[in-house]
Amino acid sequence: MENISSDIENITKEIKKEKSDTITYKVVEKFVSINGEGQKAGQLAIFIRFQGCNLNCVYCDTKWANQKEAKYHLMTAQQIIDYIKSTNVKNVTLTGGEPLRQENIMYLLEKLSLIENINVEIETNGSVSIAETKKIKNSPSITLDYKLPDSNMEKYMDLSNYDFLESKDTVKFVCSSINDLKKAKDIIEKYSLTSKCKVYLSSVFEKITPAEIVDFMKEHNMNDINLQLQMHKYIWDPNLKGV
Ligand SMILES: C[S@@+](CC[C@H](N)C(=O)[O-])C[C@H]1O[C@@H](n2cnc3c(N)ncnc32)[C@H](O)[C@@H]1O
Ligand SMILES: Nc1nc2[nH]cc(C(=O)O)c2c(=O)[nH]1
Ligand code: SF4
Ligand SMILES: [Mg+2]
Repeated sequence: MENISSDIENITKEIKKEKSDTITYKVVEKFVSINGEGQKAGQLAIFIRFQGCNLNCVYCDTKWANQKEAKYHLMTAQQIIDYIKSTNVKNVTLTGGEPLRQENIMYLLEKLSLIENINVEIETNGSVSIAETKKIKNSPSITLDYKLPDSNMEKYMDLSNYDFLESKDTVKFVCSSINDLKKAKDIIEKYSLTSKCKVYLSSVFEKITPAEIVDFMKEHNMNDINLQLQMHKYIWDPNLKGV
């Protein structure tokens, strides 16, 4: 009997391994840099960028990654984990494209949640539900965009996401104009975002100056909100990939 049960156990392990080997993710680039955005800005981070997006923001700086014909590597969760471990860097940013639209992404998130001493963050566009991610013990922190009017994608925002926000999460408003800033202010107030999570205002590179954002913040007494510049675009050529 003992032999039979250990045989069954081995077969089950084998089936599970085969299943995990067949789940792959479309990775268009992976690299280590300093995080130029978010709560870990300025710290070393590993970036895993997934192919494909369900939105098409006017200002998107990674349109190349969204194309169907973008060159990608198929990686299993284990290969992604091996890469992460090989770097000795503890911050991991999953981005894209839209990471939460990657097939079987929950499987990868669950695997990553089991690794000790890493911080996983997901950059997501605000149109996809984050509810499932919150069921994971040690869930990744979420940086959730609210796509403002000038992005042309505002109508796709899933506002039910705000019921799931925690203090480790961030809502980010990428602004192109004063009109965008006004809308950001309305949404921040309507959903009491500063009491739920971190709130960032960022500028679309070369569309609005950081000084204009600061002036708007001063004029409207916007406390508990961070101005966020994409640091990597000041350090390197703003069009450079892999930094
Ligand atoms: C390329 S997106 C990928 C993740 C996800 N699709 C999203 O939109 O959050 C990563 C972050 O870069 C921001 N971003 C994209 N293009 C930008 C630009 N031209 N200027 C400033 N931020 C930009 C997005 O708003 C998002 O916060
Ligand atoms: N250095 C650097 N930091 C980043 N933070 C978020 C990024 C993204 O594209 O999601 C990004 C990026 O592309 N590069
Ligand atoms: S949602 Fe993100 S990746 Fe998709 S088009 Fe907008 S900025 Fe680009
Ligand atoms: Mg980027």
